Amino acid sequence: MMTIPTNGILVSAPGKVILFGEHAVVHQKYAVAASLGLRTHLYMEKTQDGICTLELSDVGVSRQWSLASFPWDLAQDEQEGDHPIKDMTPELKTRLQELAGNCTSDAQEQALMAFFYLVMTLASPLQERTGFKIGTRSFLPVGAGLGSSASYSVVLATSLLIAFDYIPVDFASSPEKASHFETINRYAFKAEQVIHGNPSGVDNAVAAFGGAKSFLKGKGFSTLEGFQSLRLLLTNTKVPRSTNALVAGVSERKNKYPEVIDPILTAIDGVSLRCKDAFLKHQNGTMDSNALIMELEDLVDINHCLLYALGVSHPSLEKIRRITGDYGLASKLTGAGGGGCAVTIIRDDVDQDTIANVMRLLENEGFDCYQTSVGGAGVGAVTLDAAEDLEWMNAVAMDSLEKKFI
Ligand SMILES: Nc1ncnc2c1ncn2[C@@H]1O[C@H](COP(=O)(O)OP(=O)(O)OP(=O)(O)O)[C@@H](O)[C@H]1O
Ligand SMILES: C[C@@](O)(CCO)CC(=O)[O-]
Ligand SMILES: [Mg+2]
Repeated sequence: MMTIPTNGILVSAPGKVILFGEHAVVHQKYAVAASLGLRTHLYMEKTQDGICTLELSDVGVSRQWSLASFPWDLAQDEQEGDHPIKDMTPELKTRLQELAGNCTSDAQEQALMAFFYLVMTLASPLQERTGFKIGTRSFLPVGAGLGSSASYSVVLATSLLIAFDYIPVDFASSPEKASHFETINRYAFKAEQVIHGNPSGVDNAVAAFGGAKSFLKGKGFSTLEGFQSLRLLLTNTKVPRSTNALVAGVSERKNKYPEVIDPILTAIDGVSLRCKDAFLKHQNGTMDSNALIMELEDLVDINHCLLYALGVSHPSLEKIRRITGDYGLASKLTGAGGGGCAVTIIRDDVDQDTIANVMRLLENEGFDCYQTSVGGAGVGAVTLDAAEDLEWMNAVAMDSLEKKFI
């Protein structure tokens, strides 16, 4: 039984797996993605001392600032319903980097910059007594293609929207639920912009809303009709990479060779649309389960090769394709690529022994394998008193978070 204080709240959001369409989605093409059973958890306690305490255990941050020390002189005058900060101007960026001080990794700096930016967007210099303690713990590998930045951005945006009274803790069951989810998604996207540079918004949409979605930048997402739970194997190469740099690399290639790269992006769009169509046909009975999974395997193969041509594969990802391919399984990189994770489709006829053999071979290469569910709930928040019965509650995470603060 956990001993937990009564004035704190818990927030939790999933990671995501992109089945089809990464990178192309940044350039106004369709992507298909689903939420993951692996989640980021956040604990928040409000205080009245004007101090914010931040414990980001996954990136080794344990720091405190007074809210008054934020560069409020750069805030615009507030109008009603308006926010003090709108854009991350170069001047604001420099001042926030100064506030961050010496970071020991890019991961720390990116995480802090997103945090500062959200605080300055949502807080007001007039709320000088408001303070809070925030701690996070994620079960997602950080920077590996499973949407750790989006999951972090969503829990952070949600907790700060609650701390500064924009949304209630029980936003998910309120009559204004739809607008609260939209608000969370909008601010999480701002944090993703700070971390990623030029995100499409698919990752934060899946982390906020959950489920399986098709997504088009600027148009938003729709539920993937007929999506049935797929058996997936996720393999983390542990090769570090940055989504920001990979997305910028594809844009450079597109600018240099538009007549070559544009058709590749259009082909990836076709892959995502075929996937959408296949689930729909399966739902209305014109495609059986066997044909559906075979089509998905073909699409996985085609999509990976197109991503390879965009320059975002890595020898470690090609190794995963070879090992799984030897067992007749199709894999592709997922997320930004360049290392990070691959996703393998596991057909219903693949027995547990085969999966165990494949996993052993992958682990012998030094990779981590995860078998996890997809398509579960999006962001949720509860007061600690109500937390124990929750499906997404993770006792290990909460235990480690509460110990930081008690
Ligand atoms: N649990 C976390 N705590 C603090 N910061 C985090 C956490 N998870 C992710 N981040 C921030 O997000 C950055 C990783 O983002 P990046 O987009 O490169 O990887 P990803 O989101 O895991 O992969 P992808 O975008 O391809 O799905 C980290 O460097 C860190 O700044
Ligand atoms: C590579 C990318 O398409 C997916 C990263 O998970 C970037 C984005 O959509 O923001
Ligand atoms: Mg990311």
